[in-house]
Amino acid sequence: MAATAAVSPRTLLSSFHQRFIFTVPAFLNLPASSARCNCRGGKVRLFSAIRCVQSAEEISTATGITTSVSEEIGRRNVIDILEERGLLESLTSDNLRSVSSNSESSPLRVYCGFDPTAESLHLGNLLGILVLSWFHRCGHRVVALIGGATARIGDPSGKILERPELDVETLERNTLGIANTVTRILNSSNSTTSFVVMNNYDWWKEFKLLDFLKQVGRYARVGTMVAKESVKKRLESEQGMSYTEFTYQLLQGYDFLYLFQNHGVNVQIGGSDQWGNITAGTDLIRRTLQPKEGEGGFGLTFPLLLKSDGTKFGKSEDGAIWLSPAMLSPYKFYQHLFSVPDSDVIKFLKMLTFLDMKVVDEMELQMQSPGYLPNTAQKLLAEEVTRFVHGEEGLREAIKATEALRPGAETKLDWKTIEGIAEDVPSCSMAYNEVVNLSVVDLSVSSGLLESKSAARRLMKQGGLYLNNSRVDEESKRIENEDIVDGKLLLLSAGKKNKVIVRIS
Ligand SMILES: Nc1ncnc2c1ncn2[C@@H]1O[C@H](COP(=O)(O)OP(=O)(O)OP(=O)(O)O)[C@@H](O)[C@H]1O
Ligand SMILES: N[C@@H](Cc1ccc(O)cc1)C(=O)O
Repeated sequence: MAATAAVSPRTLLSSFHQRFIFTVPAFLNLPASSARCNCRGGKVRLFSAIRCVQSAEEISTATGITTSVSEEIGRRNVIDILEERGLLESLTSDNLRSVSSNSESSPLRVYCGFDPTAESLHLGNLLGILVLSWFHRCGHRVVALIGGATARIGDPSGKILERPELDVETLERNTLGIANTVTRILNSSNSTTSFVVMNNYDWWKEFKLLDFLKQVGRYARVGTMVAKESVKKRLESEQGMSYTEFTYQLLQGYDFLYLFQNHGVNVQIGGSDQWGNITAGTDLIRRTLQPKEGEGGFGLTFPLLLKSDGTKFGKSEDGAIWLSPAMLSPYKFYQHLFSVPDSDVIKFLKMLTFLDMKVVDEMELQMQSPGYLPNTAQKLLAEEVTRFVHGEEGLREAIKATEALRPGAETKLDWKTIEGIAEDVPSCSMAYNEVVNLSVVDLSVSSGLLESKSAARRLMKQGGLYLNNSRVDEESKRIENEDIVDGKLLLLSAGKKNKVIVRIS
């Protein structure tokens, strides 16, 4: 991801094409063993059916709960699984249950679209990746579609105001960022994972207005378009709606038609706010191709992931929970999940992890029993989701930082770990000569950690003042050269939560 900063967006786009636009005929026709794509420089198998295997050892280490591995998942109906885990809101037709039951002989082809309106996806968007992954684990084939074209229009769904127009450079950078994120996550969930990432700009860039009006516009009913929730709400607002955003549903609708006709994609999934756009696609397929009953396109929506205050996880003012490690470190990502309230944690274990439901049910029981160690369920949630999003290495990094940054921890701090929390912790800069030989009491005040020397002395007596996570007991303690972590910084903590980083300039 860091590489994105150094190259121009033009280079990015061409590298995007090289890395992510796979040979799609392989998706359609070739057997899994011969269909290959080049991904992250390595050869990735396309569409081999995989089984959901969750290491029982991992689960029992984390929870103390002994579990059996969920071997039957590959044979189960994906719709039943999604329903049981709270990941099913609506289906365009109940026939999807029967057509999804035979993944071995007739796997479904399922897509979910993501508009590149930011450089990374966030925790709310993860639901789309998770649902795709469930289809995949049950033997179906999946496509992640990046909306390089649709992001130029702006999806009005759930938005009170018109979306700001994005410049081409930003769009291209975002497209690459999101493709990277989706690829990394779907790759890391299982080494044999195979999937396709496409960009709808590829078919929209050549589409002429007259052809669009003939092939799409002619089949769209204005009455139906105006009745969509995303349009109705906006027409009632003072600002109204531009013609551009009004046409968004037809673009997403045509994407489904295009993928259906050209790549056999027969299911589109999305959050519940996508219902209007998804049905625009199933309607268009029905009107233009008039398929037989059960052979058209299907739509499936999942509920929005909500915080305990009822607002959705998104790009909100108090900061999104980004999936890209360049925008949010695995440590902070882990901490967000660790902080989920007890009232939500079981729901999130069902929705955001692949843990066997028996494990989740057992955890729910344990939470109500007197011997339950607080936050055990949160720890399991944070570990599972961080592993899925950031891989084993990201999880290791997150656990290491969590442990190291706990006051009183034995783990030796290094500057990288401290830098990992730098964004969330106030910091100040001081010259080496100013710091060395200064008393910890004085430093607590000059760094802004505490208001007065008397407060620092009081806290020290109560055992709450820490230098680099080691408790400071002696009032006479002065900063020595050896206290400066890797010659770069110091971490001062007042209790568990208040910290300050002192950078040596
Ligand atoms: N909290 C959420 N839970 C489930 N799905 C979500 C959530 N937030 C977004 N999505 C889904 O992610 C896709 C992208 O949505 P959208 O572009 O509106 O992103 P967003 O980041 O939520 O926007 P914003 O935060 O600006 O409102 C849609 O399919 C939407 O349903
Ligand atoms: N409309 C979806 C993205 C999307 C774009 C194109 C599609 O074909 C499907 C979905 C969103 O808001 O994120």
